[in-house]
Amino acid sequence: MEHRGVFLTFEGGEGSGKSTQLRRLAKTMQRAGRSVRVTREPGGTPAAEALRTALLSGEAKALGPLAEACLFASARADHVSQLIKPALRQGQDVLCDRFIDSTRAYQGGAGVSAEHLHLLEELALGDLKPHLTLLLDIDVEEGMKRADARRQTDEPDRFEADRMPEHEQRRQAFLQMAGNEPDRFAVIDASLPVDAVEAAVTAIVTKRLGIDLPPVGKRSS
Ligand SMILES: Nc1ncnc2c1ncn2[C@@H]1O[C@H](COP(=O)(O)OP(=O)(O)O)[C@@H](O)[C@H]1O
Ligand SMILES: Cc1cn([C@H]2C[C@H](O)[C@@H](COP(=O)(O)OP(=O)(O)O)O2)c(=O)[nH]c1=O
Repeated sequence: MEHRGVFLTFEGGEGSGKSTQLRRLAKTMQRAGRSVRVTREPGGTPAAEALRTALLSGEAKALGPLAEACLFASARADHVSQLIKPALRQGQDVLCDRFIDSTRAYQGGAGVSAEHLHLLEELALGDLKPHLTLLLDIDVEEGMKRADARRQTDEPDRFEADRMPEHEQRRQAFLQMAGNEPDRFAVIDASLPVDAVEAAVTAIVTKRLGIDLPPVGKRSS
């Protein structure tokens, strides 16, 4: 299948700044005259958003890690076939907040085998692969502080509520994935101020994908 747009994914722990940076990059790319589609996982299509509600509310916790991974993959299969692939085929760039690496880090960390994760990826993605994955890396306590400050409700979601060692294990898993696939990943120091992270993201996208982006001025998130 020919993909004409570029497919970019943002990964990292809770509160690392993925959504903030994704929004900013989308604006910058649009200013450069590109057609950009912003989306997220789990979610992106009506059916996948319905699965998201169940997955994050905690109802899915009783399922166990493999069944849960199947639900993430099910949401992803719909998202990929209904939104991501058609948009790329039409020449739109797709920026996605979390993707396969979150399943590897979270459900892999909960015990789903690499073999099963690979199988689920093959089923949901076919020949699709992100052109670039931006890993926003931050100390887990710092990320959780940001996530706590951002949250509108008192209750953390299903995964935010996990304990620090689990968050730390996910951080290490993300870093290991980046080390294993250096051509796809770029690791960004997400502890820096928002504008500095944005400048790093812009520079990497320009260099890795050969996309000419205008200089980033100061603006609010
Ligand atoms: N570099 C940064 N420095 C300080 N605060 C940040 C930074 N990036 C994002 N934030 C803030 O931290 C919170 C979480 O950011 P968000 O982009 O929603 O993270 P994520 O999508 O990774 O969970 C938000 O309130 C956001 O405004
Ligand atoms: C895409 C994906 C997300 N998740 C988790 C990670 C997040 O805790 C949650 C999505 O919540 P979200 O609010 O999008 O993440 P963040 O708090 O970083 O902005 O789902 C998985 O466990 N597996 C997956 O495959």
